[in-house]
Amino acid sequence: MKQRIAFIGGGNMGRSLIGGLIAKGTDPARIVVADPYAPTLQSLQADYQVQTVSNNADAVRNADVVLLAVKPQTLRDVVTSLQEQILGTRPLLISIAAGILAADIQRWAGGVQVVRCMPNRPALQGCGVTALYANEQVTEANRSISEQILGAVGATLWVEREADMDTVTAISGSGPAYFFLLIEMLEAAGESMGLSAAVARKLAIETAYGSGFMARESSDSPATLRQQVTSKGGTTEAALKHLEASNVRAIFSQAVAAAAQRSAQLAKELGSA
Ligand SMILES: NC(=O)C1=CN([C@@H]2O[C@H](COP(=O)(O)OP(=O)(O)OC[C@H]3O[C@@H](n4cnc5c(N)ncnc54)[C@H](O)[C@@H]3O)[C@@H](O)[C@H]2O)C=CC1
Ligand SMILES: O=C(O)[C@@H]1CCC=N1
Repeated sequence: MKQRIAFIGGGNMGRSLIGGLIAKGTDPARIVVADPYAPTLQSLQADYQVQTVSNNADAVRNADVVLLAVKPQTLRDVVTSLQEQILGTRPLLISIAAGILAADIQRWAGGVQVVRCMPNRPALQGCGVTALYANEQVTEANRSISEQILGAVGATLWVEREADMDTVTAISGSGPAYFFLLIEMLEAAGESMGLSAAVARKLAIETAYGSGFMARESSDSPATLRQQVTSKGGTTEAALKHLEASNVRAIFSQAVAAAAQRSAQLAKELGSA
């Protein structure tokens, strides 16, 4: 990758993308990170040898791409305060903020091109997934650069309607937390039934990993794979009957809808939507 990338915000997600990019061979000299929190910068520098600065404008100065990785609530102030710098060099802006519309960011920045995307934390291990959205003003070249950057840390896909980003956020952006919760719950169940914490955790994690890997590699649907584990009159059936009777599908569907609604609400609270 030839572009010089400035990360504005080096928190959980900034770190995941930086770590993933460097693991996939991006030259650390091409990455600069700005964050007001000195320990964050120190640990990013120590772990990845990237350049770090405490001032956002300094990071943007020589960047081809500015990757906005601050909280949605901070984004407006951050972008507005960088407007002069951005209009000077006109970098491509890529936002990973939940909820915030591309047009709002574009307006706050003074009109440069903005690609909005939703990656997820497994980007750190190179196995994330990112949905990207760009309006008609974004050039093919900038679409391609965005896809290259996010594609270095996992799968990518484009959505045509920006409203779909709320659903994407609820599924794959927040999704790792749902799977971590499931791991936690399996671990707790194993422990409550007498396994050591270490054994219960190992069983839960390896099972999640194996199931995800298998679902990804197999040509069978997840439903078919589930049925293959479920012997008639057997143990899995006993567990799944209990889950279905507890309305787990409806509960999950409502939970994902709540996340999508929150994404849409963020756009209203913090932007012009
Ligand atoms: N955590 C996740 O799994 C995902 C988060 N996102 C999005 O990524 C963005 C960042 O989220 P996280 O990394 O989880 O948050 P975080 O709180 O871990 O990181 C935000 C970073 O921004 C820094 N910061 C605060 N004010 C700043 C300023 N004025 N200038 C520069 N940096 C500043 C903070 O010191 C912090 O290091 C959010 O907009 C979120 O919606 C998107 C996908 C997944
Ligand atoms: O919880 C959040 O708002 C962010 C966006 C997706 C994952 N984390």
